[in-house]
Amino acid sequence: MDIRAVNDLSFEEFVNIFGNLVEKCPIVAATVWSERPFGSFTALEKAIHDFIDHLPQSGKEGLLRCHPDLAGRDLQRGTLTQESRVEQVAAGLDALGSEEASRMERLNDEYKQRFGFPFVICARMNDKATILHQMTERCQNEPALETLRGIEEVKKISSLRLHSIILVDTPRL
Ligand SMILES: NC(=O)N[C@H]1NC(=O)NC1=O
Repeated sequence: MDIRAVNDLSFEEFVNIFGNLVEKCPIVAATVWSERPFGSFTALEKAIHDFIDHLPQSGKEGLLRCHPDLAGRDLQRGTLTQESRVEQVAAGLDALGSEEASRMERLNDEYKQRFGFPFVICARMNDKATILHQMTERCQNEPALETLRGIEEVKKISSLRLHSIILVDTPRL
């Protein structure tokens, strides 16, 4: 797929293809579509990041709350989105030992209790050891800083998802 093909997409097609760049937040793609034509994929990526950065605090927290727990119930029940499942499996979160699993569950709960939104990290840029380490460290942060940390991770996740879509020769186009 090239950027010209992207610029030719209807609203429905665009949201269909890019609607989960930010987990369960198709509003991001729905908003960014209006900014066509994009000069490059970098410009599309920037439009997505700018939309996220300009959200008010409540919107940033809302985005974070749309993310599933890492190694949580959705992974166990098979109810993750396809994107999230691939990312969590890539980080080895489907193969935790029982001690690791209970540690992650405890840290997920502790984090949510402290900040009011789930711990978010770009799983494809980490593995289970670095995720557990980051969870422990970031639990110590101030809430305002932690919203920003989480949002930086959301942007990394969206960029990797965008690059995966670009690399795949989408048969719909
Ligand atoms: N909670 C959380 O970080 N979730 C995610 N991270 C990631 O890379 N994919 C996700 O669904």
